[in-house]
Amino acid sequence: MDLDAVTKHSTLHAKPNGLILQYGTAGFRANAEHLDHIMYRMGLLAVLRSKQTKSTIGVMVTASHNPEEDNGVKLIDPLGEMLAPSWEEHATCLANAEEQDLQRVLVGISESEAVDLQQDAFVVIGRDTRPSSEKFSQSVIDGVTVLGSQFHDYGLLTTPQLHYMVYCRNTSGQYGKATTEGYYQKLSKAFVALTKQVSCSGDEYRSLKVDCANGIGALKLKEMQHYFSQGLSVQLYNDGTKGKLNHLCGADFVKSHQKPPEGMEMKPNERCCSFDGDADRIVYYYRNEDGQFHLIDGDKIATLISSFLKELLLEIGENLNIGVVQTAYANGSSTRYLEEVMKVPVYCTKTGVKHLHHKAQEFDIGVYFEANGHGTALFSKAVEMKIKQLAKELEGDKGKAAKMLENVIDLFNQVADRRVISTTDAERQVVTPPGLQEMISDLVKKYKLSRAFVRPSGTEDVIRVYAEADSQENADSLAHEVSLAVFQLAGGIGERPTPSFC
Ligand SMILES: CC(=O)N[C@H]1[C@@H](OP(=O)(O)O)O[C@H](CO)[C@@H](O)[C@@H]1O
Ligand SMILES: [Mg+2]
Repeated sequence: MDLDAVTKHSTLHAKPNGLILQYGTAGFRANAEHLDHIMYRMGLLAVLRSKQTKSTIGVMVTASHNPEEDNGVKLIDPLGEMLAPSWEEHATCLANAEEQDLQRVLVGISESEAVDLQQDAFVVIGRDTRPSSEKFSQSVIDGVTVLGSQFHDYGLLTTPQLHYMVYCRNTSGQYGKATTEGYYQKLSKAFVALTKQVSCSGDEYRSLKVDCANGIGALKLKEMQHYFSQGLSVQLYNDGTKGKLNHLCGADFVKSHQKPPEGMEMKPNERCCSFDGDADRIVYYYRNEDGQFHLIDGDKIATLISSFLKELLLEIGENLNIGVVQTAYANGSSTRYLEEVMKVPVYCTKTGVKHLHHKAQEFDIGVYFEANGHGTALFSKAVEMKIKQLAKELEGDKGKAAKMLENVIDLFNQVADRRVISTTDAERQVVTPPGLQEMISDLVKKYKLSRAFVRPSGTEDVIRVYAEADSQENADSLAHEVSLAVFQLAGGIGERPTPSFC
């Protein structure tokens, strides 16, 4: 490690004095003005992680659903998963080291993780469409090259695409070809085959309106659409030619406002969906004949996928264990439906894909979704092999079901990707400040079928308040009361929360 070179280049990416940032729910996120040093340092860290794992590591420059002025960065581990928790801590230490401590912290990480500094390293980089992203990916590259590592800059990419590239490279292409073309081919082939297998009457021409949040999803879907045009025709909205990223559109907007994005006209029963800024979330929606808006969020997607998988497994007569993983944000009715009607075990983890993914890996088939539309289905290697075998051997309806499952496996991209308030029980109970949980529990008792919890966001400087109750009005009112309790006990600043705030 040429530590003098590290320090010399670091002066070009100087850390604002005293700035403390944390590797949160999905990497670092902040206003882009404060992030250049983080990018450089994450380039350095990616090299150490690559040397330690003797694998390719990914670095994605994005702030997902956050406003256009923000940016962020997350590291992708060898099998396409989120960065291991112990390395998240290293990331935070490295990000917060003052210039004079940088060398010491880098050496400390290498020593504590027994990194072989002679080992070759390889880092792949992707970025979203934010104005600051291109310059930031150059800062990442600066960190990568100063430690003598090789790299490949994929340029503009969605987050799931970069996860895929990392996984492909570390399995010598067994998972697929590590190019955007390889990604489009693999997923589209499985999708088109599956649509043929499940075709039902009146469905011969499927179409979908896609709100791309004015982000990277638009560019990549434009490239991809002709690969699957036999199975689906898509119309793109909010494709970035006019509007601002994530502004009045995108999955987060649609989910939290329960209404369509700006710029998309919806006729009754038209199928619509929204991505977020880095296209790793999707929510579906439609209007019924009476014009009522219906959202198919992550909770419903998880229910549909697990029912579909259960049906197929029943058909082929395989008794595999399926589990569904949710977070505290899952609507209580969806949990009840899965457990009581579908008889599928449901587990609750902390917010953030990394937690859900980890839990889902414990099952033969693990389906996980955050209510906001992040998620996938994971098949254990043994199950994947078995299904591939059955698809060859079985005939008739059983054979058809096994072939469908085989395509489902290929279709899911199975790679993973405020502090006064602390929580426990998968974030459903507040521990500090004292007294807050009691207040929330008392408020919840006032409403029927109600739940409420609060937690510090890991991507924005806010406390998130969640509430559900038997009617919209009651849920709003409970949310307001809980936010007042938070404001009072957690030292809220600025204006007191008003009902419209919820
Ligand atoms: C309630 C909510 O939607 N939280 C989101 C949000 O995290 P916060 O820690 O709540 O800011 O961004 C994460 C990354 O996109 C996503 O995984 C998570 O589900
Ligand atoms: Mg995202």
